[in-house]
Amino acid sequence: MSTDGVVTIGLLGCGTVGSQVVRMLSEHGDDWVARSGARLQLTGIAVRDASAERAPWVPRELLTEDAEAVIDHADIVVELIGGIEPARSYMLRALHAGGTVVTGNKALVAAHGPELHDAVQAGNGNLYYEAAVAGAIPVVYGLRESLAGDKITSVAGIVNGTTNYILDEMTTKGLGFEEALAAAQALGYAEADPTADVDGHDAAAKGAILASLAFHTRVGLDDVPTTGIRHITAADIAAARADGNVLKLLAVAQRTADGVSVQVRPTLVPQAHPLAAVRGAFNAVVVEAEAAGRLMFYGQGAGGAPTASAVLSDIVAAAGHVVRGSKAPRESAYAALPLLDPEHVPARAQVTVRLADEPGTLAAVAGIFGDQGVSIEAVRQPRVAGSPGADVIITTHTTTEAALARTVAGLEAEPTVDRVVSVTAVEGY
Ligand SMILES: NC(=O)C1=CN([C@@H]2O[C@H](COP(=O)(O)OP(=O)(O)OC[C@H]3O[C@@H](n4cnc5c(N)ncnc54)[C@H](O)[C@@H]3O)[C@@H](O)[C@H]2O)C=CC1
Ligand SMILES: N[C@@H](CC=O)C(=O)O
Ligand code: NA
Repeated sequence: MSTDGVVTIGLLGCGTVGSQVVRMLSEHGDDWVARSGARLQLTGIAVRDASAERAPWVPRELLTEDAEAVIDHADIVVELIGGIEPARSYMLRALHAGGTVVTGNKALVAAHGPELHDAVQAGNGNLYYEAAVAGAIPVVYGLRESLAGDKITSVAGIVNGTTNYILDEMTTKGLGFEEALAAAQALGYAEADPTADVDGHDAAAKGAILASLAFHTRVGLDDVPTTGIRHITAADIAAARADGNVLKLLAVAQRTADGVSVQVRPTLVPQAHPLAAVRGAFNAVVVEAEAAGRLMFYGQGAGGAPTASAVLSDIVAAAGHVVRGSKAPRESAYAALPLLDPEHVPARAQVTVRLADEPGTLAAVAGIFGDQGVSIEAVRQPRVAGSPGADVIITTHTTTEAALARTVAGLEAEPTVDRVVSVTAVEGY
């Protein structure tokens, strides 16, 4: 910080979120002074192409293609490029020099968290990433600080706006997958490469970050079994509705006596559950803590302005630390809990099997569940007009991932089972 109370800010990337950060920084300047104790001055904006057209409020004289110069002249580096490289090298450069980094880059934090946190330690710098999880929703702060005095047992959420928007458009308007994805991209929700959204990797990165914060344990991207929504059809959506459910892409992190687990997958949520009411690109995260009980965080998880709100909250906090010479909270990974193996990961599912419509077939199927110790909660056999066989929908009680996998293998090997049509997770295990 300079002697005249100015904290300098260098921005890397000026796209959907970065341009909104520039706008917000240029407005409400007196509020930022009052809240952080410093005048926040944007001193450089590193972009890939300085001659490209920009929003009218972006000061052209600050644009440069020299990111390292921006990093080396800023008290606070705001990384909004996305992806792994060069964002990783830029952040490490700032952190090793003892600087402060604010980022919205969940892919990088989830895949290289230990390296970044170690660089914070080594350089005695600061790292903030509120925008990396659930956009505007203050869930990083909530877990890291507000709930630091409690023991969190689970975190379950809709943490990807694009996929929630797509599933919602498919559910309420009957749109096809591609049509709904194009609309999500036009609204600025999707990542530059929407594969990360629709295949669940974006939600997996956020799930890993949430689990790391909630359980004080390093959980990485590779620790999160992930299934996206690309394969979801109008028929799946209709079947969920017929059963009184809504299909949502959930990230679920759990802590049991044996360890922790995180998964991302399309999940059937009862229509009365609060997560079922999360529409459009909104996100919601439900946290269960021993003393606090159930908490729900809800809000806009994507889009330029909502995400810039989270970035500004980190910038104001970071500037306050620069002014006072204090530090951001450090990584808390002391618990180092083991990852659960599939024999211990709690699971509940709805399994649809196509059977020959003959006496005894259902009993054989029920026996396969029983052999694996999987208890059945409900069985339904909807009429399938014109089909020679019967679709039987079996909902289990809570079991384990491994027992469920063995049950499905048993069903596939059973001669009276034509095929296993689908296996879908059910909320509430
Ligand atoms: N868009 C959203 O709703 C949200 C985005 N985020 C995260 O925020 C970050 C930024 O996202 P968006 O603004 O949506 O992306 P974007 O693609 O709109 O903007 C990124 C910008 O960085 C620029 N860029 C790329 N390589 C660069 C380089 N080497 N040097 C300088 N600039 C470079 C690109 O030209 C582009 O203008 C990502 O990490 C994303 O995951 C987080 C939450 C929500
Ligand atoms: N692409 C993401 C945006 C922010 O993380 C999403 O759709 O949620
Ligand atoms: Na957030």
